[in-house]
Amino acid sequence: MTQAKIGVIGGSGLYQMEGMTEVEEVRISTPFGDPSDVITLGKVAGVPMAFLPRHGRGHRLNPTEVPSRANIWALKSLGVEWVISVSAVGSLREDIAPRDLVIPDQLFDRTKSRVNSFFEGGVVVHCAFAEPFCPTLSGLLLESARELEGVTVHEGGTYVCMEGPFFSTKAESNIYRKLGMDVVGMTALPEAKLAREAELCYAVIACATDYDCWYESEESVSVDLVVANLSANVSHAQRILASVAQKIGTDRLQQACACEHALAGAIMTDPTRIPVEAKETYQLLIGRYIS
Ligand SMILES: CSC[C@H]1O[C@H](OP(=O)(O)O)[C@H](O)[C@@H]1O
Ligand SMILES: Nc1ncnc2[nH]cnc12
Repeated sequence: MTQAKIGVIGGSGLYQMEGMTEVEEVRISTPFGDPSDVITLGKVAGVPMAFLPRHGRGHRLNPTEVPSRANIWALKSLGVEWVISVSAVGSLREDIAPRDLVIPDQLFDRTKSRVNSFFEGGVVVHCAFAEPFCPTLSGLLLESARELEGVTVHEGGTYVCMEGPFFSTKAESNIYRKLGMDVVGMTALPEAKLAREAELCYAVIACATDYDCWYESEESVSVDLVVANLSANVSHAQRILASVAQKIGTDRLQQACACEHALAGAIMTDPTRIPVEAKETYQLLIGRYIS
């Protein structure tokens, strides 16, 4: 099957990659069920890329329903090494205005109903997650975003991931602000954790669409407001993707990040005690550590 080293998970408003050529759609099944939709393989700026709309085409899956394990597994099985998430977020800071871009460097987990590891059934893995996003990929996103004229880009920031699908109460929004969070969204987790377990480089282009509901003099978040601000952001995100595709090196071993070796030393279970079925299931992720 065709392989791509770069995978893009499109969030709200991004359901297809404009300008992708040599397009081929692939339907993939995984040990964790089906991904959100078919994966589109093709080339962006001449570079092979795999594209998956997180909520499915037509936005059919709410944040809790997004099959993140299947999505990350499917991308890994296609040979993807770099995953770029494009995500709509609410701003928790006055200086992050709607339509600004943020490349977050931290995550805070406020989800409640999500499975956040691939590993179960006799395999126990504890990955480091102090730095939840790949610094190399985040750096490339930042560099490419800064090349866009007329776009304000913020370097770093904490993305608080809430469960949804409801938006926050004012009390929650204000508490997030007091705790020093910068943007709020519903989807970076467990995606970032699963990408780490799959030893993929993962980073987010967060597109601010609203001031959530804390800013008394501004309109509170609503689907209409998000959609109105997203269309401008989505075209910026697509230009960043084309630019980053050309910058990504062919050899991950030359990168400074440790994403490619995230499972080294993280598998607690004695390999001789891992059930045969689990060894088979997890071959794609841990085959090289347990054989
Ligand atoms: C349509 S607003 C709420 C929705 O948008 C964001 O999704 P994504 O991260 O996939 O762009 C947010 O996390 C919510 O799922
Ligand atoms: N205010 C908000 N809260 C959660 N997710 C969002 N996505 C876009 N805006 C959001």
